[in-house]
Amino acid sequence: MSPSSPLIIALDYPSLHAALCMADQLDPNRCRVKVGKELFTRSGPAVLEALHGRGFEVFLDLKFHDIPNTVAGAVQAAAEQGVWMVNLHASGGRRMMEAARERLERERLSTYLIAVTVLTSMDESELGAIGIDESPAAHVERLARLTQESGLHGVVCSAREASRLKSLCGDDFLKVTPGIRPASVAHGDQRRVETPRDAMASGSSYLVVGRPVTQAEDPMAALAAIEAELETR
Ligand SMILES: O=c1ccn([C@@H]2O[C@H](COP(=O)(O)O)[C@@H](O)[C@H]2O)c(=O)[nH]1
Repeated sequence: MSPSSPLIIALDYPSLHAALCMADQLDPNRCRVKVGKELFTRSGPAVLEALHGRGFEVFLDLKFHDIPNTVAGAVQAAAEQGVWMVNLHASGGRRMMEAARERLERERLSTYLIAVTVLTSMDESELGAIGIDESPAAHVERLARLTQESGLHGVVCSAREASRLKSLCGDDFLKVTPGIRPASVAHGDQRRVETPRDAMASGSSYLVVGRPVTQAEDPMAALAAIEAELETR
């Protein structure tokens, strides 16, 4: 059964062993997990098998960005391994997104396919430095529209943009939001952050939480505090 919780815990660990030690403390009925570039590059598909075997729904966060044919093949490979969600970069463009979506349809694969808009670690000045002369909010909006027109299920954005995207793209269009920081937790490299409560109030569909739990002195206590914050919404 799918968990009703919006929490997705980012298993950003340098080994399969470390990731599974964390996963073994989590309850697959109470959260989903995310496998990113570091863990997948080290452990490969074995980590997906191990997490699926433990009953978790897995978001494979590899943020594909390549020519349409290559991305379509990568998305198919991910979906055939049974992941719940997979993503690519919206900046790869409409043809790339459509090719990936069409491949999943052709193969009758029901994995959620979403697109990263503007990384939550980026602010306006960093966008400007790569030649994008609009605010993160405006650029997220532009890429979310393109993603929706390409037929994907939703986007990765910051919770700061979720409310606007909710009115622009509707409730069913997924807003998956990393950059979640409880009030007392360091922001680190993240720039566009929100607290768990504010992120949900803004219309996020799912909250991606990594270091506030995984790097906490007591990860299970940190997770319980986030769950409690969400319950008192
Ligand atoms: O825009 C994005 C896209 C993906 N991420 C990923 O989410 C987690 C966040 O981890 P924290 O430790 O809670 O900062 C991490 O795996 C990123 O690769 C993101 O942060 N922003």
